[in-house]
Amino acid sequence: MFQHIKVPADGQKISVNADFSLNVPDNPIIPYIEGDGTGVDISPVMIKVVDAAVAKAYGGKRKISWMEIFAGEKSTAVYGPDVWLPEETLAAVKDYVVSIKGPLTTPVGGGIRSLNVALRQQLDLYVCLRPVRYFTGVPSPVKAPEKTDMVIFRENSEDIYAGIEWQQGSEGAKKLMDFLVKEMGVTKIRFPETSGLGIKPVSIEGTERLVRKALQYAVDNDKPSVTIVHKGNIMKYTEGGFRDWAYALAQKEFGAELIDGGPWMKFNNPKTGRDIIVKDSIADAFLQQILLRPNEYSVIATLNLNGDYISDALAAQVGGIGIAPGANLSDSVAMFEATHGTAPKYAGKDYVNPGSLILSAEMMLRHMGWLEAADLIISSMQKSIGSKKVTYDFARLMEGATQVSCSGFGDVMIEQM
Ligand SMILES: NC(=O)C1=CN([C@@H]2O[C@H](COP(=O)(O)OP(=O)(O)OC[C@H]3O[C@@H](n4cnc5c(N)ncnc54)[C@H](OP(=O)(O)O)[C@@H]3O)[C@@H](O)[C@H]2O)C=CC1
Ligand SMILES: O=C(O)CCC(=O)C(=O)O
Ligand SMILES: [Mg+2]
Repeated sequence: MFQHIKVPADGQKISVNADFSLNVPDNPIIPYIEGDGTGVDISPVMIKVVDAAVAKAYGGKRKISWMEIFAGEKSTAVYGPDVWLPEETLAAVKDYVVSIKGPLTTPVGGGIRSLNVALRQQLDLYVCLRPVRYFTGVPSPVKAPEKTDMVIFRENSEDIYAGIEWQQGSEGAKKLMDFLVKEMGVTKIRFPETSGLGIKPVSIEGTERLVRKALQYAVDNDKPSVTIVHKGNIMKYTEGGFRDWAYALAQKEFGAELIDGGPWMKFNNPKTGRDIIVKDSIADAFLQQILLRPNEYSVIATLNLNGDYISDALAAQVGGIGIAPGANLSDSVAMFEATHGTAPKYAGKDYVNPGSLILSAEMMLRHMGWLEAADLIISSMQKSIGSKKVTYDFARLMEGATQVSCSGFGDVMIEQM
């Protein structure tokens, strides 16, 4: 029984089998978090577009029952001033298996810790899956944006992003500094009296479960390579460990063998007979390579913070963060969300591109096995961009475009179905 969540009377729960496959009823209940900032603009548009695609694809035989759940600013209004992430929200995301969320604000410096990260950590949604693809006609800063076709597997539960840190001057920072200097003999902290401190945990288990998903994705989707992106030359035992454990897993579980003495490896895709190359790239070099030679990269496996930077950089290459979708996944639970944030200056103005959240919903439909509705969203997105009726982000760079609002773009997509 929930305190504030109203369960729709006409829907059923999605359930998970022992092999992690889903049982999806024709009328599933899907929890959604509206989101802060522009969440109020994009979430209703996403719901309208998804409902239209499902209605068109299945002629009324299938229908989503949306169930609002709360996090962020709206949660504090519903549950009380300090309740940013209610227990029942976490329970609903877990219990209803598949959900979708708008962006949530995280203040810089002080204030609450990221609710987005808290959702991922508390539900152990260890994969952040962010596909990056080009839609013909989208304005891009690069000459050949169609060459960028990558899928990012970002580790979602570890790394410096976990937020284990102590503020400069705090009791905790002093205690940890004392331990490091006096007991561990650390001499390399340049200004020990005035440093804040953070911890970067990276484990074998965390690496292996992420890399296993990336390699399996390459097998299932006939991809030519998986690139491990890291900064292991500098952070040897965290990022370097990630690289070594990733290669070891490819060898151990996928039968990968060294190419010319290594470290690159290859293995034969049992489904297609084609080779899959497993390679690695140091993160700074990788960021210039994806601009200069994007067609050499396909599936990317990387740590949390690298994945955060790479997601936005690659999104820009195919036209920006207005059409950058994503998913947070555990073996059983899936929560879909856009790559972008709350873009506060545009909040409530019916202005921004709802494309990222709509494409996140497209990933959700595909995850549910509702392929016809998902395909309809992709084809409609392509036709809508082709019609040049687009939101400000594309209109400002596109010749001959008609600028439409956030909801206006949703209506264009529905017309194009
Ligand atoms: N998963 C999540 O919920 C995330 C939450 N955040 C949070 O969001 C807040 C704001 O972060 P910020 O760094 O400004 O990053 P944002 O991603 O919110 O915005 C940065 C810029 O990206 C562009 N943009 C964002 N959303 C859209 C959209 N829907 N359509 C078109 N363009 C868009 C805008 O560019 P322009 O100015 O050129 O128009 C905007 O100014 C922070 O509190 C941050 O922590 C950030 C990322 C993810
Ligand atoms: O949690 C946040 O506020 C930022 C998250 C983020 O940038 C991301 O997940 O890509
Ligand atoms: Mg980010």
